[in-house]
Amino acid sequence: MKIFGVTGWKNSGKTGLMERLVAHFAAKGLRVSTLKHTHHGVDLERPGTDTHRHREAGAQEVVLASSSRVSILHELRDTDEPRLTDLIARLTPCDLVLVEGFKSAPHPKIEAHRATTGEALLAPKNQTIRAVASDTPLPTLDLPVFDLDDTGAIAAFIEDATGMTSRHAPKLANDCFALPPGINWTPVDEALATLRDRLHPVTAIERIPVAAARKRILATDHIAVRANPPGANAAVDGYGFAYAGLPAGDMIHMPLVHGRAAAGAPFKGTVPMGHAIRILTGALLPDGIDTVVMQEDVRIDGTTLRFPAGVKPGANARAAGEDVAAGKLALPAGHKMRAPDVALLSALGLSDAEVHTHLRVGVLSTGDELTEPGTTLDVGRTYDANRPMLMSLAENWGYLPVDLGHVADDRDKLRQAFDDAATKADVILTSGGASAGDEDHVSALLEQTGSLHHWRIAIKPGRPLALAQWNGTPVFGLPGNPVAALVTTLIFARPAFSKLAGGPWLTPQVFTLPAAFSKSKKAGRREYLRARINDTDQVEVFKSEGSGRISGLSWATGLVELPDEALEIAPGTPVRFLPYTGFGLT
Ligand SMILES: Nc1nc2c(c(=O)[nH]1)N[C@H]1C(S)=C(S)[C@@H](COP(=O)(O)OP(=O)(O)OC[C@H]3O[C@@H](n4cnc5c(N)ncnc54)[C@H](O)[C@@H]3O)O[C@H]1N2
Ligand code: MOO
Repeated sequence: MKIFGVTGWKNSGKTGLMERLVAHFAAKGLRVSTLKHTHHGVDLERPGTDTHRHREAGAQEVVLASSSRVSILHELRDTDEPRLTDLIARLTPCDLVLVEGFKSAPHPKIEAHRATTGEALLAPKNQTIRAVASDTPLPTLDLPVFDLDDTGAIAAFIEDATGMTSRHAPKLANDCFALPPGINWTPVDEALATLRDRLHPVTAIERIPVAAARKRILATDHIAVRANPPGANAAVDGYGFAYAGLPAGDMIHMPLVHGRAAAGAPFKGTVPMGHAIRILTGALLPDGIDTVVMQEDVRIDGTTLRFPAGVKPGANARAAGEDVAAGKLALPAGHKMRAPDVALLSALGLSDAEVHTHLRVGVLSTGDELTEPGTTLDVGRTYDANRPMLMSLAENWGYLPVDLGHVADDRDKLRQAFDDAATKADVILTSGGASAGDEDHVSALLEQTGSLHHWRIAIKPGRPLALAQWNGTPVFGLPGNPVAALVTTLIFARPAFSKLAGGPWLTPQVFTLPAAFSKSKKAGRREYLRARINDTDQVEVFKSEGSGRISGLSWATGLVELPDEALEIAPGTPVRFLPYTGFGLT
């Protein structure tokens, strides 16, 4: 979801501009949502209405529902006002969220301005304001200025600033998963190589605050604006001096100059050769200082510093730029941001990051037997476990899960669901109906459209995995069995998603450990077993290989990967253990 704000003083034309922008984007077929900040006295509810009475009686949330509208009123009572990010998280996924107000939040904004308000512009003091829409020319401003009524130009600016239109990668070709004719039993490595070579990023690029960039993939190389550390400074609390001015002898005696250097409060003068100064961790080294002795190693007698000889030149001093020099590569394009990377870019003076927009992962379940968890006791119905699992996986990896719901085994309904999915998602995950039975409509329908490359993959579980495109959007038709659905998602979809989202191709992390089990494995397909490490650092496997035994997925902390070739495994045989954490599962 792209986020852009409209801010400004009262009567500056904010709401009119919001209204025109919503109408403009909605007319282009975009799904637009809005959020407005107001002061606490404003209330949608009138005393005496039924819902007002519910609320006054103490309800936490009151829902007013009709066939045309649902309103949810959430009473904060004594809890804090939610942050903008929390409010945005509550919205149904859409293309653009326009925010009115919330001046101090970090999202980019345009300031509405009318000369008649008589107020000074907010823009010069607010770095998040990227442009001004004014009814008067503003020649001195160092920002783009639009006519307040020129909605088309303002909308184009917003599209550009949020990456909605700019730098969109081309869609994938419809035959991008096609295998050479005659080949229909594909080794895992070959299937992976095909995905790796034929997929490319399908996301746009947007600028967001570094602080909000965790799990996002950098779209460009990020360069240090400033060095870390920016100036030479002390690594410890102690006393600084010039090494060259140290007197001879086993015990050093040095006069202390008056004053001190602290972080944020530098010592302005020069410390004469042969003198020392009190200095604290992080303080810039004053002129004349290159070495620091720790306070635990010294004695102070009046104004004389004493410590034993042997301190090394430059001890406990950090050179400017010793960590990262200004202008050097901080993090490369394609890197997925983690909390430590947020610290690095912040320390190097970057407040915004240029990232790929969220990959939208559509998740659709298929099958007449499926129903929502807990809705029936009928043993003929199966609770949908794959959709919540796959949605959480997408969210876990930093993508935007798009819930495409559940569709029955009905060719027309499935066709409609795919049409809908291709407009809402950048990649579609379906589960069920992937093999070749009478009710396996996913593979059949994809085959009819001509874009199915039905890979009978040499893998257990997961052989019926189907790969296709629907109107250019890649589709992973996962097998319905939940174990097979998870394994194929981890092995095939995870690296593919990373490439589609602008990141690198990913390979799982592998530890070779002794087996705690025996197995006689046939040649011809790769096998994945649910596994975990036992108390003696050996790998044990789940008691059953049944592809519907979901409990084994939770029992496990990873997978054992057995090679394509035949293998006799006895206790102690080295096996490849792929931890869930190496697949990024948390
Ligand atoms: N004659 C053949 N039969 C089967 C083959 C085959 O090659 N020839 N392959 C088997 C393998 S391997 C698998 S895996 C399954 C996969 O089949 P489908 O993708 O067509 O899946 P369904 O038949 O729709 O469902 C299989 C199983 O999984 C349950 N399921 C489906 N969706 C969900 C969900 N969202 N949550 C929980 N459980 C789900 C479904 O009820 C079935 O029990 O085919 C074998 N058969
Ligand atoms: O391989 Mo299926 O995927 O056994 O369950």
